[in-house]
Amino acid sequence: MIQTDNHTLATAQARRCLVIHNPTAGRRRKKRLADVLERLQALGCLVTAVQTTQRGDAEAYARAASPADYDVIVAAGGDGTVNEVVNGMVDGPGGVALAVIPLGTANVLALEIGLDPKNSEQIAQTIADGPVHNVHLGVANGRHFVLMAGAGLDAHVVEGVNIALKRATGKLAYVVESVKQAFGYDFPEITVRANGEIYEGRMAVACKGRYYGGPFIAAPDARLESPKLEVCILPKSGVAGMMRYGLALPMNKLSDLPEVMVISAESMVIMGPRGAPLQGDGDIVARLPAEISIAPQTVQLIVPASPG
Ligand SMILES: Nc1ncnc2c1ncn2[C@@H]1O[C@H](COP(=O)(O)OP(=O)(O)OP(=O)(O)O)[C@@H](O)[C@H]1O
Repeated sequence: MIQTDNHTLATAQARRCLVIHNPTAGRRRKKRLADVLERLQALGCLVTAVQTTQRGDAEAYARAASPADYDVIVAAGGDGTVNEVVNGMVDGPGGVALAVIPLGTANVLALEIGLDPKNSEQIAQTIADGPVHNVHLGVANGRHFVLMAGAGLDAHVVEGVNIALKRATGKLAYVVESVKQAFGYDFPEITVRANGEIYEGRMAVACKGRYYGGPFIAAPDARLESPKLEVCILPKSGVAGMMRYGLALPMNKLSDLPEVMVISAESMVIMGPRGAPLQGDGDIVARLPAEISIAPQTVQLIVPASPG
C-alpha cells in the first residue's frame, strides 16, 4: 500500500523527503512515526511517505528515487530497513542523502550517530537540517551493509530467530535463540583471510560501526566514515566460550579479552562451512564463503548536529 502525503515547500532550502516505512519493524511504533512526520512538515519539509508490504519493497523504492524529486530518503524502520534502502540507493541515480527514523528492535545505526530513537524532536530536526557525513559501506558477495557482517553463531541466531517472538518481546527473542542455538551448534571453524594472513576462530564479524547488537562496543576503532573494516575474530567455541563473549560484550570488554583479535582491513574472505549464513546489519545477506570489502560507493548520511 502506498500512502502519499505532499505539502508545499515552506522555505527555499526545505528538504524534500521520501520516507520509506517498514510497518513490521520493531513493535509497530506508528505513533512515533506520525509524530516525527508531523514535526517534519512543521519544519517546512516536503514529505512523501510510502509503506512497504514485503521484503524488497524498501530497496525498490530507494532505487527509483531521483534527485529531481527528493533530497533525502528516510528509512523508517530498523537496521534491516536501512540496509535495504542503502542497497537500493547504490543502484539508483545517486545525489540523494540518507536519513533514519529508528523504529526497529536494536536501532544500531541510530546509536552509532547519536540519534535517540525516543526523541521525535531530535529525529525531525536532524532530517530537516542535520549535517551530512560521507559514509563508506561494506559489501559482502555483492550485497552492501552499513554496520556489520558476521559469520558463526550470530548469523545462525539471526537466521533462526522466531519473528513472532521478536515482534512480541524485542531483543529478548535474540537471547532465547542464542541459548537455543548455543546448545545445538557445533561451532565449526571460521577462517578469515585478510592482509595476507589467515586468522582462525569460531565467529567473525566485519564491523563498519563500533556497536554490536545494541549499545555495546565490539570494535572500538570502527567508524562509519572510515574506508576500513575492523574484523573481530572470536576463537573460543562451545557454550562456555559464547557465555564469556556474551558477558564481555555488554560490559564493553569484548575487544579487551586476550584471545579476541580485532584486525583492520580493506578486504577479506570469510570461510567456513560452504553455504553457512552471513548476517549483514541483522539480516541474512550472503552465504559462505564471503568476499567482504569496502564498497566503491559511499552514501551521504544525515546525522544529528549535536548527538542526543
Ligand atoms: N512490509 C514488510 N513485511 C515484511 N517484512 C518486511 C517488510 N518491509 C521490510 N521487511 C523486512 O523486515 C525485516 C526486519 O526489518 P528491520 O530490521 O527494519 O526491523 P527490526 O528487525 O525490528 O529492527 P532492527 O534491525 O533494528 O533489529 C527486514 O529484513 C526487512 O527487509
